[in-house]
Amino acid sequence: MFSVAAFAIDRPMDASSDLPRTSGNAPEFMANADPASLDRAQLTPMLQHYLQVKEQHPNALLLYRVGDFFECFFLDAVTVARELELVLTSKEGGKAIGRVPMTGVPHHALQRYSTQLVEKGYAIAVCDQIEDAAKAAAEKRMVERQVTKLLTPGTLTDDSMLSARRNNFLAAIVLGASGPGSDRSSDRPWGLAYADISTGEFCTTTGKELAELTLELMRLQPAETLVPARTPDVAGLLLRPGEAAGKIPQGLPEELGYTLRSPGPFELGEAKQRLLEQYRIKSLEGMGCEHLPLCARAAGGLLDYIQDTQKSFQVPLQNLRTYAIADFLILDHQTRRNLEIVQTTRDGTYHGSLLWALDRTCTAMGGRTLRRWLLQPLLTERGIEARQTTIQELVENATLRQDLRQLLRHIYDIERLSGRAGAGTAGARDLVALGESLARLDDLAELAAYGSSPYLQAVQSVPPELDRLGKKVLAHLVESPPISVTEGGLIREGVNADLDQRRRELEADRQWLARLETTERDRTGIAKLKVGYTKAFGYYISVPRSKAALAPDDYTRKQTLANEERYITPELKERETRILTARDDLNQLEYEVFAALRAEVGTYVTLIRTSARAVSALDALAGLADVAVYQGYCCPEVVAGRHIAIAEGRHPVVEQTLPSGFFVPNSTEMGADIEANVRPDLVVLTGPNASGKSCYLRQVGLIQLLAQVGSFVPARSAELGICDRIFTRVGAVDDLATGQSTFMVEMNETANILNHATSRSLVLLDEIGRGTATFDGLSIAWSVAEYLATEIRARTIFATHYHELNELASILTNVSNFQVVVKELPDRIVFLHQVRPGGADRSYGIEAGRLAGLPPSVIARARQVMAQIEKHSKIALGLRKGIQPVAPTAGDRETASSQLDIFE
Ligand SMILES: Nc1ncnc2c1ncn2[C@@H]1O[C@H](COP(=O)(O)OP(=O)(O)OP(=O)(O)O)[C@@H](O)[C@H]1O
Repeated sequence: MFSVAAFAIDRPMDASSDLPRTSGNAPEFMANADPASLDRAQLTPMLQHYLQVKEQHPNALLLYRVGDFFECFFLDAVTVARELELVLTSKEGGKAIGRVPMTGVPHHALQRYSTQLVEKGYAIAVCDQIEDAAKAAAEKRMVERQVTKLLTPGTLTDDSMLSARRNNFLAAIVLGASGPGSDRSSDRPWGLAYADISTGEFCTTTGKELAELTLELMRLQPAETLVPARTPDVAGLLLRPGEAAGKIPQGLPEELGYTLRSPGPFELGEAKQRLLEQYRIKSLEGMGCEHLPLCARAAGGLLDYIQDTQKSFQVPLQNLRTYAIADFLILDHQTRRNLEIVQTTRDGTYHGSLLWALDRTCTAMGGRTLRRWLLQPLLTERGIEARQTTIQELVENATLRQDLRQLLRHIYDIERLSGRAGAGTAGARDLVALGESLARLDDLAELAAYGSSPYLQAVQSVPPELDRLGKKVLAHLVESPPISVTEGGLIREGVNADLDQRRRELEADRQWLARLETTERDRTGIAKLKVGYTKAFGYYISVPRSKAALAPDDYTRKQTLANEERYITPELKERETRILTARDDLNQLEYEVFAALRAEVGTYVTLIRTSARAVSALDALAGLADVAVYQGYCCPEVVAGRHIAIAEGRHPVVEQTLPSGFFVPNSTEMGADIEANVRPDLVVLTGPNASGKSCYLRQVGLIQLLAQVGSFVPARSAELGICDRIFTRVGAVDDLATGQSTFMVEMNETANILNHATSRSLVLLDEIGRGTATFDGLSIAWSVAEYLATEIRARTIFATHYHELNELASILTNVSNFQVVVKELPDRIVFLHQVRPGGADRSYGIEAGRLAGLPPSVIARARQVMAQIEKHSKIALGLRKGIQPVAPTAGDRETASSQLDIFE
């Protein structure tokens, strides 16, 4: 019905300056696109009402029900047509106005189209007809309409609009004033609250630097972030991803979508009051934020928005949880991206990410949990061990693991289902799924009793209330109820005596009707007598015209057709009225019984979600155990020290993309105990292009990360000290969006690392200083490596093509050289992907150029130039002040002598 949009104009919704010009080829109705320029009194009554509703939701696209369509007018029509690629057409706006822009979607496709719009960052107000249009037409008035749904990216609860395996977060931010002595604009206290209203998760945290806030926001990737507006005129404005520049406080990530809110609800008094009322408590002490005003303000402001958008629906939120960013291993945005934790760097897909390689969960809840764990690894040995011992038990007990996983497959998303029950939006199918899942919890508990590890223990007992509730739901609702909850067919026999009685009466009337044809044929002797039904007349008795004389006296003629006469009888009409009203009453009663059951389920939402959390954690661990078994992972020993000892480690993703046995394992030994200096803190890793440097570097990062998630790791054995942060810097690309060059991106990222890394951090650097002149680059690379090895003593792997960096090992005892070795054959090099001690003495860059097909004369000349450079370069490098020279080892001396030196 709809085809490609007629217009492509920019963001016409809220700014008249964005209006398309009506000259040229634009149709005339575009002149009426902006309602502000029209005389409202001249518009048709329906369009006047449309604008009245629109005024209440100026920042949402208004979808307005007209018959079988949801229609949009004026500027919203232009936006919707463009975004959904629909035809932009027009509708009569009133005699003095002419036609106005219009577009629309069929009412049954509302869900699909509104999902698309919300995914693009828009808010949608759905204005539906709330009475029978025929009734309004009969009374010659406009049908009554009302906004029944307000959809914004962060407040979705409909299953079809949500991704099952990831949370949909709504965040709220409050910034405090910069400290008096602070001269850095980034030093600014902040409070962050976030909630997933579909699962009820509700958390808050606070910090002192905007960089930390960005870090947390990028971890959460909120679908919508609320910020108090600076001026009232912008309150309510919805800024889609990329539109925030200049409109939100400086320092916040502009790639997210924001909604500016009026500041009132974020004021401490109002915000705190709202929280206290929500949880019916007297102080926020128990939630951990009584003395964190920025947290309380953000959380209160967020709550206000939820109440505002959810209208009559009560969103059941879990207790607000206050946490500190430093409670978890910190991964900045670059690191999450470079380690490809939940999506690949190249094309942003799930396939090829760490999550892809590890996610063998059986439930959507388990999938969300694993995702959260990978993005927020632990810092405490206790937490890590609890997960490890559960995995260990499930690895050792294959039968238990398989049985558990088999059972978990039958457990639906009770975290979200119970939320919908609590909000009063769950359908009968939702409740049946919930009931079936609750009924399985007992079986799960029974199975888990075969184990003794912490996460198995957590599901070993099911609260008796939940068991009863599950059974009750299944006993009340039929096995496969219809989608609609108002058209009957939901409740089983024997649940409600009144319902059963009415059903029996209805059935008796139906049977009477079914027998009527036979009884009347017998009574009248008319063999061709029939009983029929039309919408206009209801039930009737049909007699062929030739037999009309035989019609008994109690027959009243209602209609004469060519070949038949149609009659009614008083009894038929009475039964008919009874059947029709009984059916409506029955449906209503069924709905009431259903709604009462749903409300009852809703009161158990907290308890259900507590069980859901235990189930999802177990699911995540059973999946990790499965990976451990099938991929041959080992249980790492996680210790308090600084060392990283990995024997025959593998890259968890790359190994799954290669045929079995093709991945070459490599070991790693790093992290001197500061006094003992046994293992290097910094490894300079050299090797030709494509030899496997990046892969090795990431492999170490991923193994460390997995160990802190509590997972087993792809290695023969591993002993790993707990890290506070993992940093990565990997060959940057130009950041065109912010206009930064490759080199500036690289320097910013490096500065961030040097300013935040500690001796407990793991730093993975893949090429530093490549985006500038060789001398500059090499100098910076040297200086950065030296600083990391001496000042910070972070465990660092520094992959580089600057072989000159191998010199460092001859000066500093906590630096070692490693190389990824290749085998040289006369006509090619063979990649062995083996990491061995010592530095590579040549880069094979010219060789790579030759293989790529550079003309022989270019290759020959390059060799000549190289020889000259080598001849004329000599070293004259002093040590950084305060660093003691250290005698090089024999191996280092040997490597150093073959190095190219360009320092004069
Ligand atoms: N240990 C390994 N076993 C098997 N294959 C490997 C191994 N390490 C790397 N590879 C393969 O080699 C390819 C190149 O590896 P990688 O990108 O790490 O090279 P590199 O040395 O970092 O190259 P460059 O210097 O050009 O960035 C990888 O895509 C992977 O398929």
